[in-house]
Amino acid sequence: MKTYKIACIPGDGIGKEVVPAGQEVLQALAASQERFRFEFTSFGWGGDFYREHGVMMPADGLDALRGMDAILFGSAGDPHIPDHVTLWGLRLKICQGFDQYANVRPTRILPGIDAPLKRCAPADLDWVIVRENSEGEYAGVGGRAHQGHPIEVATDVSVMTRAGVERIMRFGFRLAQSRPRKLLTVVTKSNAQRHAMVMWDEIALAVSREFPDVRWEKELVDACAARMVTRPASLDTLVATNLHADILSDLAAALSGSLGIAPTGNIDPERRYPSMFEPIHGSAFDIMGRGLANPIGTFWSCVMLLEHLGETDAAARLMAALEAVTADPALHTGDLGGKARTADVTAGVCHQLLQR
Ligand SMILES: NC(=O)c1ccc[n+]([C@@H]2O[C@H](COP(=O)([O-])OP(=O)(O)OC[C@H]3O[C@@H](n4cnc5c(N)ncnc54)[C@H](O)[C@@H]3O)[C@@H](O)[C@H]2O)c1
Ligand SMILES: O=C(O)[C@H](O)[C@@H](O)C(=O)O
Ligand SMILES: [K+]
Ligand SMILES: [Mn+2]
Repeated sequence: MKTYKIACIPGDGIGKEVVPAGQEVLQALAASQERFRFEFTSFGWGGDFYREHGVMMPADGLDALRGMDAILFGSAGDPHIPDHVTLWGLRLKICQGFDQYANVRPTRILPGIDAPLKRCAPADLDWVIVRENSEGEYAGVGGRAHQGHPIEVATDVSVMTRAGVERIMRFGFRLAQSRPRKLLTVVTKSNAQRHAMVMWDEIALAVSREFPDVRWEKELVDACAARMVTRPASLDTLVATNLHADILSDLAAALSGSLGIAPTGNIDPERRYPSMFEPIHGSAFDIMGRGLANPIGTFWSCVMLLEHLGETDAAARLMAALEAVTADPALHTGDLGGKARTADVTAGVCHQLLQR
Protein backbone atom coordinates (compact mmCIF):
# COMPACT_ATOMS: atom_id res chain seq x y z
CA MET A 1 0.00 0.00 0.00
CA LYS A 2 1.24 3.46 -0.90
CA THR A 3 1.77 6.08 1.83
CA TYR A 4 1.33 9.75 1.02
CA LYS A 5 2.98 12.23 3.33
CA ILE A 6 0.67 15.22 3.78
CA ALA A 7 1.64 18.39 5.63
CA CYS A 8 -1.32 20.10 7.33
CA ILE A 9 -1.00 23.82 8.03
CA PRO A 10 -4.28 25.10 9.47
CA GLY A 11 -2.85 28.60 10.04
CA ASP A 12 -5.34 31.08 11.49
CA GLY A 13 -9.04 31.79 11.98
CA ILE A 14 -11.36 29.25 10.37
CA GLY A 15 -8.29 27.58 8.86
CA LYS A 16 -8.05 25.87 12.26
CA GLU A 17 -11.56 24.50 11.76
CA VAL A 18 -11.63 23.54 8.08
CA VAL A 19 -8.20 21.88 7.84
CA PRO A 20 -8.92 19.31 10.59
CA ALA A 21 -12.24 18.72 8.81
CA GLY A 22 -10.35 18.11 5.56
CA GLN A 23 -8.02 15.73 7.34
CA GLU A 24 -10.99 13.82 8.77
CA VAL A 25 -12.51 13.41 5.33
CA LEU A 26 -9.20 12.31 3.77
CA GLN A 27 -8.78 9.81 6.61
CA ALA A 28 -12.26 8.40 5.99
CA LEU A 29 -11.44 8.10 2.30
CA ALA A 30 -8.18 6.31 3.03
CA ALA A 31 -9.89 3.91 5.45
CA SER A 32 -12.40 2.92 2.77
CA GLN A 33 -9.85 1.40 0.38
CA GLU A 34 -6.52 -0.42 0.29
CA ARG A 35 -4.60 1.43 -2.40
CA PHE A 36 -3.08 4.17 -0.26
CA ARG A 37 -2.89 5.62 3.23
CA PHE A 38 -1.98 9.07 4.52
CA GLU A 39 0.69 10.09 6.99
CA PHE A 40 -0.28 13.55 8.25
CA THR A 41 2.14 15.97 9.88
CA SER A 42 0.61 19.13 11.36
CA PHE A 43 2.45 22.40 11.66
CA GLY A 44 1.18 24.98 14.16
CA TRP A 45 2.38 27.97 12.17
CA GLY A 46 0.49 31.27 11.91
CA GLY A 47 -0.59 34.03 14.29
CA ASP A 48 -0.11 32.05 17.53
CA PHE A 49 3.37 31.02 16.43
CA TYR A 50 4.05 34.68 15.60
CA ARG A 51 3.04 35.82 19.08
CA GLU A 52 5.50 33.34 20.55
CA HIS A 53 8.40 33.56 18.09
CA GLY A 54 7.97 36.82 16.15
CA VAL A 55 7.64 34.99 12.82
CA MET A 56 4.72 33.19 11.15
CA MET A 57 6.82 30.06 10.47
CA PRO A 58 10.39 29.06 11.29
CA ALA A 59 13.19 30.26 9.00
CA ASP A 60 13.90 26.65 7.98
CA GLY A 61 10.20 25.75 7.75
CA LEU A 62 10.35 25.05 4.02
CA ASP A 63 12.88 22.29 4.70
CA ALA A 64 10.32 20.50 6.86
CA LEU A 65 7.84 20.60 3.98
CA ARG A 66 10.20 19.70 1.16
CA GLY A 67 9.84 15.92 1.41
CA MET A 68 6.03 15.99 1.60
CA ASP A 69 3.80 14.72 -1.21
CA ALA A 70 1.39 17.65 -0.76
CA ILE A 71 0.37 20.39 1.65
CA LEU A 72 -3.14 21.09 2.93
CA PHE A 73 -3.39 24.73 3.99
CA GLY A 74 -6.05 26.76 5.82
CA SER A 75 -5.54 30.50 6.02
CA ALA A 76 -3.02 33.14 7.03
CA GLY A 77 -4.64 36.12 8.75
CA ASP A 78 -5.05 37.12 12.39
CA PRO A 79 -7.21 39.98 13.70
CA HIS A 80 -4.33 41.28 15.84
CA ILE A 81 -1.49 41.14 13.30
CA PRO A 82 -1.28 43.27 10.14
CA ASP A 83 -2.57 41.36 7.09
CA HIS A 84 0.60 41.93 5.06
CA VAL A 85 2.70 40.40 7.84
CA THR A 86 0.56 37.26 8.03
CA LEU A 87 0.14 36.77 4.27
CA TRP A 88 3.80 37.33 3.43
CA GLY A 89 5.05 35.44 6.47
CA LEU A 90 3.21 32.21 5.71
CA ARG A 91 1.18 31.70 2.54
CA LEU A 92 3.39 33.68 0.20
CA LYS A 93 6.55 32.37 1.84
CA ILE A 94 5.46 28.86 0.88
CA CYS A 95 3.96 29.67 -2.56
CA GLN A 96 6.99 31.69 -3.63
CA GLY A 97 9.54 29.54 -1.76
CA PHE A 98 8.33 26.47 -3.62
CA ASP A 99 7.74 28.35 -6.88
CA GLN A 100 4.10 27.16 -7.00
CA TYR A 101 3.56 29.46 -9.94
CA ALA A 102 0.21 28.13 -11.17
CA ASN A 103 -2.73 28.84 -8.91
CA VAL A 104 -5.74 26.92 -10.20
CA ARG A 105 -9.25 27.93 -9.13
CA PRO A 106 -12.19 25.93 -10.51
CA THR A 107 -15.72 27.24 -10.02
CA ARG A 108 -19.01 25.43 -10.60
CA ILE A 109 -22.49 25.69 -9.16
CA LEU A 110 -22.66 22.51 -7.11
CA PRO A 111 -25.91 20.54 -6.77
CA GLY A 112 -28.41 22.03 -4.34
CA ILE A 113 -26.78 25.46 -4.17
CA ASP A 114 -28.95 28.50 -4.75
CA ALA A 115 -26.54 30.71 -6.67
CA PRO A 116 -27.34 34.45 -6.75
CA LEU A 117 -27.62 35.07 -10.52
CA LYS A 118 -31.24 34.62 -11.54
CA ARG A 119 -30.48 34.12 -15.24
CA CYS A 120 -27.64 31.64 -14.69
CA ALA A 121 -28.46 27.93 -14.77
CA PRO A 122 -25.96 25.61 -13.05
CA ALA A 123 -24.66 24.46 -16.44
CA ASP A 124 -23.89 28.07 -17.41
CA LEU A 125 -21.13 28.50 -14.88
CA ASP A 126 -18.20 26.10 -15.23
CA TRP A 127 -14.93 27.98 -15.10
CA VAL A 128 -11.32 27.49 -14.17
CA ILE A 129 -9.35 30.61 -13.33
CA VAL A 130 -5.58 30.28 -13.63
CA ARG A 131 -3.87 32.80 -11.39
CA GLU A 132 -0.22 33.70 -11.95
CA ASN A 133 1.14 32.93 -8.49
CA SER A 134 4.77 34.00 -8.37
CA GLU A 135 5.21 37.58 -9.54
CA GLY A 136 3.24 40.52 -10.96
CA GLU A 137 1.56 42.66 -8.31
CA TYR A 138 2.81 40.18 -5.66
CA ALA A 139 6.48 40.49 -6.60
CA GLY A 140 7.04 42.22 -3.28
CA VAL A 141 9.09 44.95 -4.93
CA GLY A 142 8.67 48.47 -3.61
CA GLY A 143 9.21 50.45 -0.49
CA ARG A 144 8.38 53.40 1.70
CA ALA A 145 10.46 56.40 2.64
CA HIS A 146 9.99 59.50 4.80
CA GLN A 147 7.23 57.81 6.79
CA GLY A 148 4.82 60.23 8.42
CA HIS A 149 6.22 63.27 6.62
CA PRO A 150 4.31 65.20 3.98
CA ILE A 151 6.88 64.04 1.42
CA GLU A 152 6.25 60.37 2.27
CA VAL A 153 6.47 58.07 -0.74
CA ALA A 154 5.37 54.44 -1.14
CA THR A 155 5.47 52.07 -4.08
CA ASP A 156 4.31 48.54 -4.88
CA VAL A 157 5.90 47.72 -8.19
CA SER A 158 4.33 45.03 -10.32
CA VAL A 159 7.06 42.97 -11.95
CA MET A 160 6.43 40.69 -14.92
CA THR A 161 9.13 38.57 -16.47
CA ARG A 162 9.07 36.93 -19.91
CA ALA A 163 9.83 33.57 -18.30
CA GLY A 164 7.07 34.05 -15.72
CA VAL A 165 4.44 35.08 -18.24
CA GLU A 166 5.38 32.38 -20.76
CA ARG A 167 5.07 29.59 -18.25
CA ILE A 168 1.68 30.69 -16.91
CA MET A 169 0.33 31.24 -20.45
CA ARG A 170 1.50 27.78 -21.46
CA PHE A 171 -0.16 26.35 -18.36
CA GLY A 172 -3.38 28.21 -19.17
CA PHE A 173 -3.45 27.07 -22.80
CA ARG A 174 -2.69 23.49 -21.81
CA LEU A 175 -5.49 23.49 -19.25
CA ALA A 176 -7.93 25.01 -21.76
CA GLN A 177 -6.90 22.34 -24.26
CA SER A 178 -7.72 19.61 -21.74
CA ARG A 179 -11.28 20.89 -21.23
CA PRO A 180 -14.12 20.08 -23.66
CA ARG A 181 -14.65 23.63 -24.96
CA LYS A 182 -10.95 24.37 -25.57
CA LEU A 183 -11.58 28.05 -24.89
CA LEU A 184 -9.19 30.41 -23.11
CA THR A 185 -9.85 34.00 -22.06
CA VAL A 186 -6.64 35.93 -21.46
CA VAL A 187 -7.50 38.65 -18.96
CA THR A 188 -5.51 41.83 -19.39
CA LYS A 189 -5.32 45.54 -18.67
CA SER A 190 -3.08 46.58 -21.54
CA ASN A 191 -5.04 49.74 -22.24
CA ALA A 192 -3.93 51.40 -19.02
CA GLN A 193 -0.82 49.42 -18.12
CA ARG A 194 1.20 50.00 -21.22
CA HIS A 195 4.41 48.10 -20.54
CA ALA A 196 4.13 44.79 -18.71
CA MET A 197 0.54 44.08 -19.74
CA VAL A 198 1.41 44.73 -23.38
CA MET A 199 4.19 42.15 -23.04
CA TRP A 200 1.60 39.85 -21.38
CA ASP A 201 -0.63 40.15 -24.47
CA GLU A 202 2.26 39.63 -26.89
CA ILE A 203 3.35 36.48 -25.07
CA ALA A 204 -0.24 35.18 -25.10
CA LEU A 205 -0.28 35.55 -28.88
CA ALA A 206 3.09 33.82 -29.27
CA VAL A 207 2.15 30.92 -26.98
CA SER A 208 -1.26 30.55 -28.66
CA ARG A 209 0.56 29.40 -31.82
CA GLU A 210 1.64 26.27 -29.93
CA PHE A 211 -2.05 25.45 -29.33
CA PRO A 212 -3.82 25.77 -32.69
CA ASP A 213 -6.81 23.79 -31.40
CA VAL A 214 -7.51 26.23 -28.55
CA ARG A 215 -9.79 29.18 -29.27
CA TRP A 216 -8.60 32.20 -27.34
CA GLU A 217 -9.45 35.84 -26.84
CA LYS A 218 -8.30 38.85 -24.88
CA GLU A 219 -10.60 40.58 -22.41
CA LEU A 220 -9.89 43.66 -20.29
CA VAL A 221 -10.27 42.79 -16.62
CA ASP A 222 -13.04 45.30 -15.88
CA ALA A 223 -15.14 44.05 -18.78
CA CYS A 224 -14.37 40.49 -17.74
CA ALA A 225 -15.83 41.14 -14.28
CA ALA A 226 -19.04 42.40 -15.89
CA ARG A 227 -19.14 39.49 -18.33
CA MET A 228 -18.89 36.97 -15.49
CA VAL A 229 -22.21 38.38 -14.28
CA THR A 230 -23.99 39.05 -17.57
CA ARG A 231 -22.76 36.19 -19.82
CA PRO A 232 -21.31 33.49 -17.56
CA ALA A 233 -21.79 30.74 -20.14
CA SER A 234 -19.47 32.51 -22.58
CA LEU A 235 -16.45 31.80 -20.34
CA ASP A 236 -14.55 28.58 -19.68
CA THR A 237 -10.84 28.79 -18.80
CA LEU A 238 -9.31 32.13 -17.83
CA VAL A 239 -5.73 33.17 -17.21
CA ALA A 240 -4.97 36.37 -15.33
CA THR A 241 -2.32 38.13 -13.30
CA ASN A 242 -1.84 37.48 -9.61
CA LEU A 243 -4.03 40.36 -8.40
CA HIS A 244 -6.62 40.34 -11.20
CA ALA A 245 -7.23 36.63 -10.68
CA ASP A 246 -7.34 37.04 -6.90
CA ILE A 247 -10.24 39.44 -7.28
CA LEU A 248 -12.03 37.64 -10.13
CA SER A 249 -11.88 34.35 -8.25
CA ASP A 250 -13.65 35.77 -5.18
CA LEU A 251 -16.30 37.09 -7.58
CA ALA A 252 -16.50 33.68 -9.25
CA ALA A 253 -16.92 31.97 -5.89
CA ALA A 254 -19.68 34.37 -4.87
CA LEU A 255 -21.47 33.82 -8.19
CA SER A 256 -21.36 30.08 -7.59
CA GLY A 257 -22.98 30.51 -4.19
CA SER A 258 -20.34 31.30 -1.56
CA LEU A 259 -16.71 31.98 -0.81
CA GLY A 260 -16.91 28.94 1.45
CA ILE A 261 -17.14 26.49 -1.45
CA ALA A 262 -14.25 27.46 -3.69
CA PRO A 263 -10.98 25.49 -3.87
CA THR A 264 -7.41 26.24 -4.92
CA GLY A 265 -4.30 24.41 -5.93
CA ASN A 266 -0.99 26.26 -5.66
CA ILE A 267 0.79 24.07 -8.16
CA ASP A 268 4.41 23.55 -9.08
CA PRO A 269 3.74 21.99 -12.50
CA GLU A 270 7.33 20.76 -12.74
CA ARG A 271 6.93 18.89 -9.43
CA ARG A 272 10.25 20.12 -8.03
CA TYR A 273 8.46 20.95 -4.76
CA PRO A 274 5.26 19.89 -3.02
CA SER A 275 2.13 21.67 -4.21
CA MET A 276 -0.27 23.26 -1.72
CA PHE A 277 -4.07 23.01 -1.62
CA GLU A 278 -6.38 25.38 0.26
CA PRO A 279 -9.83 26.91 0.14
CA ILE A 280 -9.72 30.33 -1.55
CA HIS A 281 -11.22 32.07 1.48
CA GLY A 282 -9.30 33.57 4.38
CA SER A 283 -9.56 33.50 8.17
CA ALA A 284 -13.17 34.81 8.30
CA PHE A 285 -12.72 36.81 11.50
CA ASP A 286 -16.50 37.32 11.79
CA ILE A 287 -17.27 33.62 12.29
CA MET A 288 -14.02 32.05 13.50
CA GLY A 289 -13.92 29.76 16.50
CA ARG A 290 -17.66 29.01 16.40
CA GLY A 291 -17.89 25.88 14.28
CA LEU A 292 -19.83 27.71 11.57
CA ALA A 293 -17.34 27.63 8.69
CA ASN A 294 -18.29 25.89 5.49
CA PRO A 295 -15.67 23.17 4.94
CA ILE A 296 -16.72 22.38 1.35
CA GLY A 297 -14.00 24.62 -0.17
CA THR A 298 -11.42 22.66 1.79
CA PHE A 299 -12.94 19.31 0.77
CA TRP A 300 -12.91 20.34 -2.90
CA SER A 301 -9.27 21.38 -2.40
CA CYS A 302 -8.67 17.83 -1.10
CA VAL A 303 -10.16 16.56 -4.37
CA MET A 304 -7.59 18.66 -6.23
CA LEU A 305 -4.86 17.30 -3.95
CA LEU A 306 -5.87 13.74 -4.81
CA GLU A 307 -5.94 14.54 -8.52
CA HIS A 308 -2.44 15.99 -8.19
CA LEU A 309 -1.27 12.73 -6.58
CA GLY A 310 -2.76 10.83 -9.54
CA GLU A 311 -5.50 9.26 -7.38
CA THR A 312 -8.24 10.07 -9.87
CA ASP A 313 -10.73 7.42 -8.68
CA ALA A 314 -10.46 8.55 -5.07
CA ALA A 315 -10.77 12.17 -6.19
CA ALA A 316 -13.96 11.39 -8.11
CA ARG A 317 -15.39 9.53 -5.10
CA LEU A 318 -14.73 12.45 -2.79
CA MET A 319 -16.21 14.92 -5.28
CA ALA A 320 -19.34 12.77 -5.61
CA ALA A 321 -19.60 12.57 -1.81
CA LEU A 322 -19.39 16.31 -1.32
CA GLU A 323 -21.84 16.96 -4.16
CA ALA A 324 -24.30 14.60 -2.48
CA VAL A 325 -23.90 16.68 0.67
CA THR A 326 -24.38 20.06 -1.03
CA ALA A 327 -27.51 18.62 -2.63
CA ASP A 328 -29.05 18.36 0.84
CA PRO A 329 -30.13 21.80 2.18
CA ALA A 330 -30.18 20.38 5.72
CA LEU A 331 -26.39 20.22 5.40
CA HIS A 332 -25.93 23.84 4.29
CA THR A 333 -23.91 26.14 6.53
CA GLY A 334 -24.91 29.76 7.24
CA ASP A 335 -23.13 31.21 4.19
CA LEU A 336 -25.50 29.11 2.06
CA GLY A 337 -28.55 30.13 4.08
CA GLY A 338 -28.61 26.99 6.19
CA LYS A 339 -28.13 26.07 9.84
CA ALA A 340 -25.62 23.22 9.62
CA ARG A 341 -22.29 23.37 11.40
CA THR A 342 -18.83 22.48 10.11
CA ALA A 343 -19.03 19.16 11.97
CA ASP A 344 -22.41 18.26 10.39
CA VAL A 345 -21.10 18.81 6.86
CA THR A 346 -17.94 16.84 7.65
CA ALA A 347 -19.91 13.94 9.09
CA GLY A 348 -22.19 14.08 6.05
CA VAL A 349 -19.29 13.72 3.64
CA CYS A 350 -17.70 10.91 5.69
CA HIS A 351 -21.06 9.12 5.73
CA GLN A 352 -21.38 9.50 1.94
CA LEU A 353 -17.89 8.06 1.48
CA LEU A 354 -18.95 4.87 3.25
CA GLN A 355 -21.71 4.35 0.67
CA ARG A 356 -19.49 4.78 -2.39
N1 LIG B 1 -5.10 32.19 1.40
C1 LIG B 1 -5.13 32.87 2.51
O1 LIG B 1 -4.41 32.55 3.43
C2 LIG B 1 -6.06 34.02 2.65
C3 LIG B 1 -7.07 34.25 1.69
C4 LIG B 1 -7.94 35.33 1.85
C5 LIG B 1 -7.80 36.16 2.95
N2 LIG B 1 -6.81 35.91 3.86
C6 LIG B 1 -6.70 36.69 5.10
O2 LIG B 1 -7.86 36.40 5.93
C7 LIG B 1 -8.22 37.54 6.68
C8 LIG B 1 -9.69 37.91 6.45
O3 LIG B 1 -9.84 38.27 5.08
P1 LIG B 1 -11.22 38.70 4.41
O4 LIG B 1 -12.20 39.04 5.45
O5 LIG B 1 -10.90 39.64 3.35
O6 LIG B 1 -11.72 37.38 3.62
P2 LIG B 1 -12.37 36.02 4.16
O7 LIG B 1 -12.37 35.07 3.03
O8 LIG B 1 -11.69 35.57 5.40
O9 LIG B 1 -13.89 36.40 4.55
C9 LIG B 1 -14.77 37.12 3.72
C10 LIG B 1 -16.22 36.80 4.10
O10 LIG B 1 -16.56 35.48 3.64
C11 LIG B 1 -17.00 34.68 4.72
N3 LIG B 1 -16.43 33.31 4.57
C12 LIG B 1 -15.20 33.03 4.08
N4 LIG B 1 -15.00 31.71 4.13
C13 LIG B 1 -16.09 31.15 4.63
C14 LIG B 1 -16.46 29.80 4.93
N5 LIG B 1 -15.65 28.76 4.71
N6 LIG B 1 -17.69 29.58 5.47
C15 LIG B 1 -18.53 30.60 5.69
N7 LIG B 1 -18.24 31.90 5.44
C16 LIG B 1 -17.03 32.17 4.92
C17 LIG B 1 -16.46 35.33 5.97
O11 LIG B 1 -17.23 35.00 7.11
C18 LIG B 1 -16.49 36.81 5.59
O12 LIG B 1 -17.76 37.34 5.84
C19 LIG B 1 -7.23 38.63 6.28
O13 LIG B 1 -6.15 38.59 7.19
C20 LIG B 1 -6.73 38.19 4.91
O14 LIG B 1 -5.44 38.67 4.58
C21 LIG B 1 -5.95 34.85 3.74
O1 LIG C 1 -3.79 37.31 -2.74
C1 LIG C 1 -4.26 37.35 -1.64
O2 LIG C 1 -4.67 38.39 -1.13
C2 LIG C 1 -4.28 36.08 -0.90
O3 LIG C 1 -3.61 35.27 -1.69
C3 LIG C 1 -5.64 35.56 -0.66
O4 LIG C 1 -6.60 36.49 -0.86
C4 LIG C 1 -5.90 34.38 -1.53
O5 LIG C 1 -6.71 34.47 -2.42
O6 LIG C 1 -5.27 33.33 -1.30
K1 LIG D 1 -7.02 29.97 2.17
MN1 LIG E 1 -7.97 36.03 -2.41
